[in-house]
Amino acid sequence: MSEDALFPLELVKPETHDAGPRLVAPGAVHIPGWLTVEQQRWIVARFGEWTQGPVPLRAATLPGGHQMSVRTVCLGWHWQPYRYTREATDVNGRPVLDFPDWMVRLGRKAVEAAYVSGGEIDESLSALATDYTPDAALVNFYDDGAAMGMHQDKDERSNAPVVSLSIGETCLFRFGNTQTRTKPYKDVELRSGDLFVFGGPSRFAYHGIPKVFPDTAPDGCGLSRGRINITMRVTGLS
Ligand SMILES: O=C(O)CCC(=O)C(=O)O
Ligand SMILES: [Fe+2]
Repeated sequence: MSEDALFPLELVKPETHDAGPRLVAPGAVHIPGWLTVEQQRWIVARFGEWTQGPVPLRAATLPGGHQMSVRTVCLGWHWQPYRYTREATDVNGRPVLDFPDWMVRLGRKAVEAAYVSGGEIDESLSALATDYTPDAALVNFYDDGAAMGMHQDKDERSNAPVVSLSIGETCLFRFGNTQTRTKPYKDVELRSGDLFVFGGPSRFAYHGIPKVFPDTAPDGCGLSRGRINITMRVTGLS
């Protein structure tokens, strides 16, 4: 099936029409079941291609020497702690794959869904959807007890929203505040197909993944075990 057919101008998703957007914090919107199962499966197939691309999945090593349990492959720009580069200089030095056009369109739809058509209706946030153009994606893979500690996404030189998509096993997503990596925070379950957008006043909120629940990937999502998370960002780099 073609990209245009899978991600048409108007997303028609009768099976998820009742799963409404939820405001988690100002500027932070969770839309359960946003991707159809067919879209999830198609993205999982692309994930298989990305991981066979120039740069393999890798677990980043933090400056203190600690290796992350999550493995990541990047599109557009390569993220390494704590900067973006065009070449994966901490892996094999090769340039990362281009950021796909379909993902730009999907990212824009996501921000519209969160801030314009159904989520948080707020003029300053709605404006963020107009020409949202993500240029980097971190595609994270969680398996075997992988988790991600509380952190801010702050290596971008832009305060444009972050768009997060989840496929596969359900996880616990801890969404905190912009001041500390501790309480107050809200715990949200992100399931296969869910969209989470955080921007505006929540753009620099601490967040993390304390836990992924094994054996919870739904039939048909394309992944029998593990969890894929795509976070799209605007780097502000050129
Ligand atoms: O896996 C997730 O849902 C979050 C990933 C994340 O926070 C990141 O890649 O910066
Ligand atoms: Fe993050």
